[in-house]
Amino acid sequence: MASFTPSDVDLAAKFTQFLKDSDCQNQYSEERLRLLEAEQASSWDSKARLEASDVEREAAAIVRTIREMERDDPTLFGNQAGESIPDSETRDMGGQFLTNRSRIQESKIYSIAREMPKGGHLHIHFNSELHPNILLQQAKDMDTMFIRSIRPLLGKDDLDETEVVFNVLPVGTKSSNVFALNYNSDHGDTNSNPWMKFKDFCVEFRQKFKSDPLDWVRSKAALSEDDVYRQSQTLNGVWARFNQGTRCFKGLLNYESVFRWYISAAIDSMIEDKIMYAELRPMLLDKTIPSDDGLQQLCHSDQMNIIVEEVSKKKKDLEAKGQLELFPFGLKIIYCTPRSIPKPRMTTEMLDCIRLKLAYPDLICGFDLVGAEDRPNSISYYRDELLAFVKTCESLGIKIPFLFHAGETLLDTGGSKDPENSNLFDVVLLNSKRIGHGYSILKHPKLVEEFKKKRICIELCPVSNELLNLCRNIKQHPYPAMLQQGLECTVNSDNPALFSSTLSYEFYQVMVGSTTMSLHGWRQLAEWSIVHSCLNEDQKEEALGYWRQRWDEFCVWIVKKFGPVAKEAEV
Ligand SMILES: O=c1[nH]cnc2c1ncn2[C@@H]1O[C@H](CO)[C@@H](O)[C@H]1O
Repeated sequence: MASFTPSDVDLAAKFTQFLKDSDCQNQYSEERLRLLEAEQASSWDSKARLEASDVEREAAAIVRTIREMERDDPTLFGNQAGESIPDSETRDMGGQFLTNRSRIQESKIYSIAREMPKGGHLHIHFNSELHPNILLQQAKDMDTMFIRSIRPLLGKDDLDETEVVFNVLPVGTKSSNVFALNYNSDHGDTNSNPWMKFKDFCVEFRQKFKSDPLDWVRSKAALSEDDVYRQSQTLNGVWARFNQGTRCFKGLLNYESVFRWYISAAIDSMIEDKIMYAELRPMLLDKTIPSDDGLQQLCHSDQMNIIVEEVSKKKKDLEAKGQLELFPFGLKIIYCTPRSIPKPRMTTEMLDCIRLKLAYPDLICGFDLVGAEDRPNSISYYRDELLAFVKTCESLGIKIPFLFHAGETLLDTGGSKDPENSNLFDVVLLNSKRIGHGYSILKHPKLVEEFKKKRICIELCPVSNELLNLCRNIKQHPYPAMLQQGLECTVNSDNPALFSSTLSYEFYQVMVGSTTMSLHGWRQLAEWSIVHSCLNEDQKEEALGYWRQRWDEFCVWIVKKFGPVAKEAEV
């Protein structure tokens, strides 16, 4: 209880007097400024901010102005705060990626993201760099390309429900009929032949369903808006759908001529996306790919030889055009195997990886376990094998760093019911050089400290995390907090063909997903993609040199091209 009750007039007068207390107000403002400055000084991008040239600062201001202009622009997104319910054309900037994708293509920030020199691409699954279009165009005319469905395709429902895979088989292989009532898809049944020649399939599909078979296969490969965001979707459901997509892709590209062509086309597509180097992750549990006639099988060494040959051809082409700086270091390969296999199989996988490293020391650069993390096994399940792998490598004088997928989960229990099985503990103990995703790392403040001490880099895959239902949109993704905690990160597209994404889209997403992201942040992320790569120290220096030159040109380009637009927006 107050000791006395002032009159209304006295109360108002007192309040008015304190409203003019400039000492108190100034002190508050100073303290606020101190807090702001303290946060900015310790900010993850402060180095890039401090080192920024004048033109870089100007470019950063322009990018910020344009981003905020596009947030409100009714022709792009236009979601303004207010009581009236927006019309059906209104979108949120930084809302659902697949829903916004066509708007993003119209955006200036996206056109800037496309021009951005991105450094290295450190997390991309081998089969999903390129869109299925070209793969299907090639497959449809082959006499040796076969398709298998997990059920007969009798009606529309079957088209929706089935899964299809592809394989290259010798010309004489008997072709089955996927559209027949008695079609038996059972691979294991010796009386059944589940494969139908894809050429025949296309003809019959067109007749029966009066639509384009290639469009239908495309829809089976890439994830759709409905697959990702529909109300009844579940985490396991979207993963199962995603795994169907990866299996569908596999046979379309894993045969000799396309595998060879793919390396060169993948590099072209990376150069187009302003990427100067990449570490690709093939699934090497599969030991062979067929030759085009389906009569021979190419082993890992044959496949690695193709990669080495195609990379060196590409380098020669670039050199002849005086453009070697666009992709000077070629590719490296991260050996991937699933986390679902039994221990003896894991031992075989590790021995295969070591043998490949010994044969291709400059090509093989790491070892990774892949597959949904909410399913067995956790990394610690393979403790003995992983420790033996480290010791064996040491004894041979070779280095195969771990580049594990980890923390790509909301449950964070390593596929069990027990949080103590989180893979994030093991990646620290096993000295993982980088980890893929790391989405759940902020649940472990002690591990964050360890990551910082050991400089374990996190390969962010923002679109992947949204499409595999860890978050609903980029604004919900924890990357701004991860960066602000001092975790060093890179930006990656994981499975661009399945996610209808590219690295440019990913950089667009991180720019619009947080108001604290800026051109300076982009710069830091790109630099880390070189610093944390598996290139050697000399190559890193060289790469940073090329990259800085291109970055400076990029900043000048932004100012020249978008400066006038940003000025207009300000008045
Ligand atoms: O984001 C991911 N997390 C874990 N595993 C993945 C991810 N993306 C792809 N794969 C796995 O890598 C193999 C080759 O593409 C596939 O088995 C796929 O499931």
